[in-house]
Amino acid sequence: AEFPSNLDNVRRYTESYVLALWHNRLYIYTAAAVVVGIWFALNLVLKKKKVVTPVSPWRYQTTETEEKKKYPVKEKVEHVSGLKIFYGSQTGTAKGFAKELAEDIKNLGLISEVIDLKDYDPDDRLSDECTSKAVCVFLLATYTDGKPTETAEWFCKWLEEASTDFRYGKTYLKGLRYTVFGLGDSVYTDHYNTVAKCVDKWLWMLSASRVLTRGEGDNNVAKSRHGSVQADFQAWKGRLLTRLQALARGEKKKCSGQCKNGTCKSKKKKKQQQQQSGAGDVAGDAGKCSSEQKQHSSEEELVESSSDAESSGEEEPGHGSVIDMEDLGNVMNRIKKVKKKEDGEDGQKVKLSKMSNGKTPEEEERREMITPALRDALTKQGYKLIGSHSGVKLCRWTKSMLRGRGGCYKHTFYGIESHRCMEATPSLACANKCVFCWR
Ligand SMILES: Cc1cc2nc3c(=O)[nH]c(=O)nc-3n(C[C@H](O)[C@H](O)[C@H](O)COP(=O)(O)O)c2cc1C
Repeated sequence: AEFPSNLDNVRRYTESYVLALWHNRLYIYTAAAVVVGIWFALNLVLKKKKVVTPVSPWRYQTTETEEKKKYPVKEKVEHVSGLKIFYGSQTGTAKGFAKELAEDIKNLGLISEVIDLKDYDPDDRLSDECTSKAVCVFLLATYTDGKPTETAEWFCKWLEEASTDFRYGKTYLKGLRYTVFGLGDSVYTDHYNTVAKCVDKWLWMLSASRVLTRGEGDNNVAKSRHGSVQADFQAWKGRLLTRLQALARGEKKKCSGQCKNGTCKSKKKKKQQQQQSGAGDVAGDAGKCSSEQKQHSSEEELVESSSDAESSGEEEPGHGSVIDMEDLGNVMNRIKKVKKKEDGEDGQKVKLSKMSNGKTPEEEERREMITPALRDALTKQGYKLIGSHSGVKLCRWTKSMLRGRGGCYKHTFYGIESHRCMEATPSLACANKCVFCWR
């Protein structure tokens, strides 16, 4: 008999092993199912107990976010990051106040920046303050004839222009939070603290939000509310610091509910604010800034809130004597229709005078395109009126370029030089109300 070879032995063992596995397959399946079941069960238990098992980076992250969802931790929202203290000073008082305020702000744990207005270009930077969490404080002295200090001259000029220039829009500074303190002397009765009042007004006109009513320091010891300009500043500063702390906590001013859009105008509040500001007759003086400001009532002046409600409102149609240029066509069509109708009915030409305050048709033909109100508004904005149909004005970019402050995008992108571009109202009847006129 032949002995089985080694190879046969191996084959035989393997076959019996596989056969054994096959016969016991049921047990193997059951064991596998039990292992998987235990693994799932363990996983479930661990999840329930919120045990974070960093099996993989992904798994770890998921568990963490789930935790956050279940137990939300309030994220700290920053309401006020600090203060930007702008000053316009000649003999140093406002500058001293600015430094003092910065020191107090530091003690509150907030940061501050003291900025001399001569080093600040509002054209480039002021709109950035709308999105920053900083509150802007303006400490401004008034000088002869209600003029600003030399250092604040450009800032004031720019702000005044911007507040009346339609190209900036009424909401140009929406989001900017500010307050103003004026340094003046009530001996100068006609121009007492004019600069502070004007800056306050111009900022307000551009939709910036007052966080605190304007303070006014009076060098006239006999009349000063607190005895001196320093004491006036101290009192106002105290209110500012309290207000800032409230703002930093995210507190908003309570609304009496007697207003639209949360802009309180209740008489009681107004009185309170008037006392707070120590401003005296603020509204009356504000009229000295520009003629347009005379249109604003004292109510607006004293409101310690955003001017959104007032500024966002479009002028009501039919308000005053101004006809919107876009509607001019409709008006003419209506006149023509009436004319036709009356011609047909009576068989004779009916004078248009019925519709045009007793003017003859010839006079009506020559009717001026610019109403007196529009003429006033355009002149105030610096337009030179040509005849009764057009207005021209030197572009502010041209001025900016001459001052070496950079030119406009038409030059940058298209190479159009300022002398070739006359931003104008070629025809005041133009129906296209482009912000930038290309014609
Ligand atoms: C020549 C001169 C003219 C002034 N004219 C006015 C004025 O028209 N209206 C006003 O309210 N204060 C006027 N003042 C007062 C200053 O505004 C006040 O002294 C202020 O505190 C100066 O601030 P400053 O030291 O930061 O420059 C005038 C002061 C001087 C010296």
